[in-house]
Formats: sequence, structure tokens, C-alpha cells
Amino acid sequence: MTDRTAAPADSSYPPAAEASILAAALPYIKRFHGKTIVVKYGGNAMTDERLKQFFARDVVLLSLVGMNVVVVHGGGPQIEQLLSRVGKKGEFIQGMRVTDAETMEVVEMVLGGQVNKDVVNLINQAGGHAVGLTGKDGGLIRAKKLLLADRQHPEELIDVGQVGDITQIAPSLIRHLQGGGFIPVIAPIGVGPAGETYNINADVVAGKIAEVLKAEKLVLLTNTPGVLDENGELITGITPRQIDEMVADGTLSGGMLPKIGSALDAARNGVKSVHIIDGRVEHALLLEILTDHGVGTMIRSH
Ligand SMILES: Nc1ncnc2c1ncn2[C@@H]1O[C@H](COP(=O)(O)OP(=O)(O)O)[C@@H](O)[C@H]1O
Ligand SMILES: CC(=O)N[C@@H](CCC(=O)OP(=O)(O)O)C(=O)O
Repeated sequence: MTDRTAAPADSSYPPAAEASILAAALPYIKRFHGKTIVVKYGGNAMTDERLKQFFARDVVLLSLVGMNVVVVHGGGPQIEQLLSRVGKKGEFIQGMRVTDAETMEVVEMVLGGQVNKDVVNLINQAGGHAVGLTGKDGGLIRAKKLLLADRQHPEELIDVGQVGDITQIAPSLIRHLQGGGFIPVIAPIGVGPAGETYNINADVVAGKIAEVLKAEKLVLLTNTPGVLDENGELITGITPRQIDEMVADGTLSGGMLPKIGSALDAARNGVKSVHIIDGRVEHALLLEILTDHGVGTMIRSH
């Protein structure tokens, strides 16, 4: 019997069309059942309350049809808001936030506290069982200080403060949570050998976690339609050679640099498919995973 107490579906399709849309998802559900899907939820994609709820419902739906969803979130704009309240302005080099001790405190508060709990709460409100973690929990993300290569002076390294370079991901905690039916929600904070705290770009964390978990898919939700060419047109599939050219001529810059770098590393290291998609599109996650109307850019390793 129909459960009339369940939340009404927000569909305006005739019943037969609705049923056929649902049935069309079956091959994808079969293909990805029991597989790990890592979703990176960018801070720029979490600005609209309605979209946030759609995102949470999509995560719960994928999880209830048998996929092992792992969420890694960012929070760049949210960090920026709190920094401005303490009179600071963020500075980025090659897409990495320059992180002094005071900035690190703000970053940990925002990512490990505010944003992490917000995402956990959203997923739980949508009917899931989410558990929030930072890389400190269970020694999940070990890191050392990151030094960036200087493109103009290759012999010099750039110090961006307490930014972490991942040395190890210990996935046992994630596996325990998945075994218990929980959805891990991970904030990109790492821990050093002496217990020091590191700020890590969330795309880099998502890519490494996808590699270590041998994920079927890595989906990076952001605030552009995908990777755009010099004319602002969407590139649906991109290869390493095109990426190198676009970095060299400046078509790829800022936050897209760590994103594309980790997407490529993940694709080269066994993640079957990597997608950069527009988190501002309603149900972008379902479109990418359960339909053949994939949105955004797919990154190929060759
Ligand atoms: N070629 C490009 N295609 C798309 N976005 C690009 C490109 N080059 C730079 N960007 C910038 O990268 C941003 C996405 O990275 P970022 O701001 O770090 O997002 P997120 O918070 O989702 O990780 C875009 O909003 C855009 O400003
Ligand atoms: C080192 C570094 O840049 N860390 C990022 C971590 C958050 C993040 O990556 O958030 P988005 O995914 O929303 O950009 C930062 O401090 O902004």
C-alpha cells in the first residue's frame, strides 16, 4: 500500500512518464550498486538553501539504492566570511590559501565545525545517516607541509604556511562507517607527525580519498558548468595534453588548478571516471550518476 505519510514527490510529470524515468535509472543502479562514489561538495556550490537540500536528498537516494557515497566538502567562501569578520582577507597562490596560524584557526572552525555539521545535518534531515569527520579523526588524513613549485623560478619553492601535502590516507574509519550504513562527510583538515594541523584543498583530499578507496567515480561539484575553454565554452572531455596547454596559456587558473590536478591524478591512479560538474544545477548528482545526460567535464587519463 502507498505510504501517504511520505514526503510528496516534487514532480509534475504524468505518472507513466515518472515511472519510466525511474525505470531508466535501473542500469545505472545495477552498475554502481556496492561501488564507492566520492562526491566533492565545493563551498561555491553550497550557497543556495534549496540546492543544498536537493544535494542532500540526492546523496541519500544514491546511498539507499546501494552506493557507498563518501562526501568531501570544501568551504572557501564560508572561510572568507569569517576571516573578514576578524579583519583578514584571504590570499591564494596557485589555488591554495596562504594559511598563517590565525587563518588556520578560522579554517578549522569553519570546515571542521560550521560547514561539516551543516552538511551532516542536511543529509540526516533528508533521511540519511551521515557522520562528520576531519582528517584528524582516526588519523584519516596525514600530511606534511606543502611547498609549491615556483613556475617562474623552478629552482625556488613557495611557502604558503600551514597548508598540507597529503602523505597518507588511512581509510579504515571510512570502511567501518560504510559497513555500519553511515555516510562519511569529510572536512579537508590534515594532521602532521607532531600533531600539527594542516589546511588542505578539498579537491586534493577528495581525489586522494577516491584513489585510496578505489572509487568507481569521483564527482566534483562546483560553480561553473565544468572546465571552460578560452571562449567560455564547456569542454565535455579533456585530456592531460589539453590540460597542460590550458595551464600554460592561462585558460585554467585559480581554484580550477588544484581541481583539475587532483582529477587527473585520480583518473591516472585507478578511479574509473572523474567529472567536474555544475553544482548550481538542480539534482546535478543524479543527472551525472543515474542518467546518460551527464553534465560537465569528464577527465580522461589518456
Ligand atoms: N578554464 C576554467 N574553467 C572553469 N573555471 C575556471 C577556469 N579557470 C579558472 N576557473 C575558476 O575556477 C573556479 C572553481 O574553483 P573554486 O573557486 O576553487 O571552486 P570550488 O569552491 O567549487 O572548489 C571557477 O569558479 C572559476 O572562477
Ligand atoms: C589550502 C586551501 O586552499 N584550502 C582550502 C580548503 C577549503 C576548500 O578547498 O574549499 P572549496 O572547495 O570551497 O574551494 C581553503 O582554505 O579555502
